[in-house]
Amino acid sequence: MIQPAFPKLLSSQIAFDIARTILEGFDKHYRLFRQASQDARGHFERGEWAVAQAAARERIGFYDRRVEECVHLLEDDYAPEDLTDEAWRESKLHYIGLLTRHKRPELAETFFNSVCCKMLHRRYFNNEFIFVRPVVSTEYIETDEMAPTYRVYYPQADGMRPTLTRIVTDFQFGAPFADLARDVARVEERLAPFFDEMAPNAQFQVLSSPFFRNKGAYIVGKAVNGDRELPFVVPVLHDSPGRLAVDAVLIDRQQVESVFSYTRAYFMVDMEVPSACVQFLRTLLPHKPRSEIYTVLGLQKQGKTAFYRDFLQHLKHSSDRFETAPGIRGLVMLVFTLPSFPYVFKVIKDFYPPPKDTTPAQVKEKYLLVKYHDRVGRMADTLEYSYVAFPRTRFAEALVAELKQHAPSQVEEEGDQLIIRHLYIERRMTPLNIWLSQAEGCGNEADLEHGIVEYGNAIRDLVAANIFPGDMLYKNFGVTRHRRVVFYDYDEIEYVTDCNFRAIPAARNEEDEMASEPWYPVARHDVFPEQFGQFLLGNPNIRRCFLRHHAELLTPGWWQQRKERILDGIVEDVFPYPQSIRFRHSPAPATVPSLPET
Ligand SMILES: Nc1ncnc2c1ncn2[C@@H]1O[C@H](COP(=O)(O)OP(=O)(O)OP(=O)(O)O)[C@@H](O)[C@H]1O
Repeated sequence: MIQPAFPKLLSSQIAFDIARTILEGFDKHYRLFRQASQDARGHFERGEWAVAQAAARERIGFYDRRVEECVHLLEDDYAPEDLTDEAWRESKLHYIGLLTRHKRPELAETFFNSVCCKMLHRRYFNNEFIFVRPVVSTEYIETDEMAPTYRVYYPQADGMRPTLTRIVTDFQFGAPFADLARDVARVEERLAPFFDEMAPNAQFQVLSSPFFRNKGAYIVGKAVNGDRELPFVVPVLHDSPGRLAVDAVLIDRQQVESVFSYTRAYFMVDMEVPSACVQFLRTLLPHKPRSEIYTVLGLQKQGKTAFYRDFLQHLKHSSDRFETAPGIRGLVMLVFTLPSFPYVFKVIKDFYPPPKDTTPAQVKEKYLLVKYHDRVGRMADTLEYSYVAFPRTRFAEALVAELKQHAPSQVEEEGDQLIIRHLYIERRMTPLNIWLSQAEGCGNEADLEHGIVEYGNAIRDLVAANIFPGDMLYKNFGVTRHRRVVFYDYDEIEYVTDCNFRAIPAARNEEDEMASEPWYPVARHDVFPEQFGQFLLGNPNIRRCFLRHHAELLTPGWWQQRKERILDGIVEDVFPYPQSIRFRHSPAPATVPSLPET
């Protein structure tokens, strides 16, 4: 059925020009985005870690800047009366026409939405103007360039070792391997059991671009043998300055998934056809929503769009109600969840009781800091939304009352909708305080110890990334489904390099010793690690565990030393996989016949 508003004739030159301007804006965006992703190769090859970090951070801001630019262009070129509903409707149809042979139509549609929503007040824009659902298909889009999205290799025809060697050498890294023959033999040893009997279709499928992040380049692909598939990730690192080495082979499903986690920085990947890359990755990560795959590739706006579409569909196909998230209520954030959906929704409250000394603008700044920072597997990524309309009937009354009491400026009711002006969405985890008390309640010492070991490791990783969590109470950390401990309360974080880690001065007399408040002056960024135990180690079981694994975190010397390393420009290693699987921790295979020069 043709909708009444559907224009029968496309007659407006303005509509066509708007569509073309928006598409040019998007194409410019993707050109710059891709250039930044391509530059990551050189940073990796030359070991320019600080430059690589800065470039990854800068790329995150590209999208918003291009949208702003495009909006200004349109506002400069057209009077508001030119931009009629009819013009927007026609623009969308012209845009669809312009996208028919485009390599990245889904991203371009999202860009159109961003520009359109920025130009029209939310009360006036209409779902007919934007791409509520994807319109142009991303199925079977092929690359035009030399490199296909993924390459295929046949070990049966070419031999296992030459095939594995070629997989690595095809990446043409501009730095030599310290000992490629040794590395290939190690990879072969890990993958050989999968090919115990080779089926006629035995093959490797490997994405053509390496995935760059921090100090690593990751080779991503899968082995296929008969009807079995084995996803793998092969990290390549600098073994010694200027020399590369394969560091491990990840084939365990959980380990592979963890590399693509929402708690890590986005990858830099050179993609001509991102949807083809996403499609491929989905076969490796069947439990990961498409939205998270787009996001981890640095296409976070597409991730946000895909997430919102999934969310709306989930709402349609569920009937449970939003309720306050389990755990200790936050002083700054009001957190709610939908039990059937694995995310939490966080709204900044309007007022905070002491000792909180912050403002909504400062809280937003801290969340933004985390978005742009390397999250090193220890901070959850958040999606930020404005004006989200929820069906009012799906809210528990107690939650509506709580929202109105603590965040009245954020809530609007419009007909049967409850609109929240600003919120963050992030993955739901089990708050660590709940995890620890459950473990203790059932006498599960292994879980208790796991929680505490992971907690200390999370703090160590955050500190290595120059993040001081501020409030280190267990309630501010969550346990993921892979049992990793992750930090999620950002309103008090500071850079480690801004903090002053101090020892508690010796008391001058008895009165000092008895004083309930510190008798010595404390400046804003002073931190006293010796005091952490008072807040964290009241429980004797936890105390025992903590002291066994992480006692040094209670000493100012440890913190000062970490801070000095950062100030010296040392970029610490971040491994998104266990140390135990690194090749350097396992002996080289017994015999390593030398390989022909490649
Ligand atoms: N990602 C999450 N998964 C599960 N529960 C969460 C998540 N984020 C927050 N919560 C729950 O909401 C509570 C408050 O969240 P959060 O710590 O972010 O708020 P806050 O106001 O910043 O806290 P504080 O008062 O410590 O500053 C947490 O203690 C936890 O119970």
